[in-house]
Formats: sequence, C-alpha cells, structure tokens
Amino acid sequence: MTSIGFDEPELISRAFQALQRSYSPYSKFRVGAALVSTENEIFGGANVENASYGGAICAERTALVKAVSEGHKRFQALAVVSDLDEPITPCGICRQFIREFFSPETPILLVSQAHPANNASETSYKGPLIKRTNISVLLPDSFGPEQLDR
Ligand SMILES: O=c1ccn([C@H]2C[C@H](O)[C@@H](CO)O2)c(=O)[nH]1
Ligand SMILES: [Zn+2]
Repeated sequence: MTSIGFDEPELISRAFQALQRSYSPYSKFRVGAALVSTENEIFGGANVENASYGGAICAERTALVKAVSEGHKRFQALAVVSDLDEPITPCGICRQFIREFFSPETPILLVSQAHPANNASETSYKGPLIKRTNISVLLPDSFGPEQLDR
C-alpha cells in the first residue's frame, strides 16, 4: 500500500495542542510533540515532570511511548514545538529513543512558537520557523537495534 503522505500543518497543530497539556511546574518549559504513524494516525505528547526532577519525561518520548504501546512502530514524521521563538532540539535520551523507531531520513520538524523576525516594526506576520532535520543528522554514528541482530 502506498502512503497518502502526512499533513504537515495538521501535525504541527497537534504538537501545539499537546503542548497545552504539558505538566511542567518545575521548569515551566512547555514542550509538545506529535508523531504520524505509517498508518496515518497521529499521537501527541507533552513533557511530564516530577517532584523527583530526574523523573521528567520529555514530550518526544511521551508521544513515542503512546504510539508504540498502541501498536504503531513506524512513522512518517515527528514535530516538536515549544513556547520559544526559535526551534528547540531533542535531548540525547530522546534522540536515542527516536533512533529506535525512525528511519534515518524520516522528517523531524523542529518548530518555533513564532517567527523570530516578528517584532513591532513588522507589518506582516511571519509564521513559525520550521527547522527540518532527521535522526541521522541528530544522532550520527548511532547504536541501534541492528547491532543486536546476531
Ligand atoms: O526536546 C525537549 C527538551 C526538553 N524537554 C522538557 C524536559 C523538561 O520537562 C523541560 C526542561 O528541560 O523540557 C522536552 O520535553 N523536550
Ligand atoms: Zn528528551
């Protein structure tokens, strides 16, 4: 079966919806993520923190754990959003987690809250800045499941 492809604005909007549910009373840093599976199902996730700070789970892993535990292990894209005017980039643990399930070139969209060029002197609003990357760029020379195939 051929994929119909994913709807990028929809995926980004689902990441912003997920961000609204961020539980981040300690860092006050809200993050949202959204994944689209090869079955065209979208899974959102937010960061969920803990009074024991090290227990925090990032938005990217929340979304992945939701999807994988519902039977979706192959993905067409991931979008990550925050409240910042510049895109953020996944932490090391999330990169390894993404590496487990993503193909090297699968699109990862790192999306700002608003375009950094927006300011009082701007007459026309510029939408969010989208940095397009993939896991082979974010985690080069990585260790992955193939290495355990013996
Ligand atoms: O890509 C990222 C970076 C950070 N965080 C979360 C972890 C923690 O709750 C807060 C501050 O690091 O942001 C994410 O969810 N995703
Ligand atoms: Zn992370």
